[in-house]
Amino acid sequence: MKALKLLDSRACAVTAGAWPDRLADLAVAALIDEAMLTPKPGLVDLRGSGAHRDLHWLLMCHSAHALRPSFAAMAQAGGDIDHLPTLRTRIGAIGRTAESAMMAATNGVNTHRGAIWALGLIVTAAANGDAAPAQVAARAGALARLRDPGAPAVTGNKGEAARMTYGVGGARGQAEAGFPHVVDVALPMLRASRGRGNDESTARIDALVAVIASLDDTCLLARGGPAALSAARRGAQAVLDAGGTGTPGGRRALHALETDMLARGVSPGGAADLLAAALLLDAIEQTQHTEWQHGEIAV
Ligand SMILES: CC(C)(COP(=O)(O)OP(=O)(O)OC[C@H]1O[C@@H](n2cnc3c(N)ncnc32)[C@H](O[C@H]2O[C@H](COP(=O)(O)OP(=O)(O)OP(=O)(O)O)[C@@H](O)[C@H]2O)[C@@H]1O)[C@@H](O)C(=O)NCCC(=O)NCCS
Ligand SMILES: Nc1ncnc2[nH]cnc12
Repeated sequence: MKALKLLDSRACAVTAGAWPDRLADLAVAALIDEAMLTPKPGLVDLRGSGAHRDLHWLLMCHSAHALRPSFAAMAQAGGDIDHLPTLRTRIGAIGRTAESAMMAATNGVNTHRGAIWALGLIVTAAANGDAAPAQVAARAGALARLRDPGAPAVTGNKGEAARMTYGVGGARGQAEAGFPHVVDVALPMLRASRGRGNDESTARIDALVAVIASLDDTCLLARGGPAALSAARRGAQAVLDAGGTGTPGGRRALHALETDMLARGVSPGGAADLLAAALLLDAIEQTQHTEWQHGEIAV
């Protein structure tokens, strides 16, 4: 197993296999934090199911926990396998196992298919010790661009149909581009909002809203077509224009966005996944920084 790059020339406590497990814990925590973040427009949160009929926050948390072994296996593979095409094949197989584990845990409800994809690529990419979000996301993008020989040619998923009908990149395009909505939109907004003195929940909701404002979210497209996608983007932009959800005007605009999403029966599930991805990258960076300072990082 490789040592973390951070530790190359320094002596630290070393516990074999600990970093993949830590990455899996951080991925599960990011999914749970996203599910419980409240209020979110049209999405599952602590108040209820949003625009969904088959989802609730406890199911989302249960699903997140069921994914832990798969995230750990992907991170382990990311640390063990240097050859990227081999690694891509390996994590594709683990990703499909993760989808089966999700379906088994939720009795067939799609809680986290997009999140398995995004967070799976990120834990794999972070396993070699990179902590800077842009570097991890770039490596995840390089992996996503590789062909997965085990992938079915056609999945029949709603996202795939929306991508073909509307010519958008969706979850696949976002990953192949190195997660621009995570690195260039969500993370800067998370930090800017914290910097304005907002509490952590407000900063996270601001980051979510910033993603909704410009993402081609196939979850919105599949349920409500281009009209729903435009409405969500417009509504989210109004929140940002009002100064974000830390302001009275921003909270009013968020309420209006939520009312519109519920009336249309649509939800920005792709943006929620990317918020979780941003929380994960943020946590990876903070964990390495903190644990390095305390000499606790393991390889
Ligand atoms: C590459 C895959 C992600 C497949 O993607 P594809 O686009 O072909 O199809 P879907 O699986 O349908 O869509 C992907 C989900 O990704 C989220 N998403 C949407 N837009 C974006 C975007 N622009 N950027 C990032 N992510 C995006 C979204 O997921 C969330 O919504 C889901 C809930 O939606 P809902 O409508 O309620 O549920 P459905 O079951 O679809 O409908 P109902 O029956 O309930 O009405 C929820 O999952 C959220 O996560 C999209 O839905 C990938 O699956 C793949 O190829 N996997 C293979 C394994 C692999 O290679 N893994 C690699 C290692 S990880
Ligand atoms: N909070 C949430 N609500 C609905 N769909 C989601 N997909 C990922 N997170 C979600």
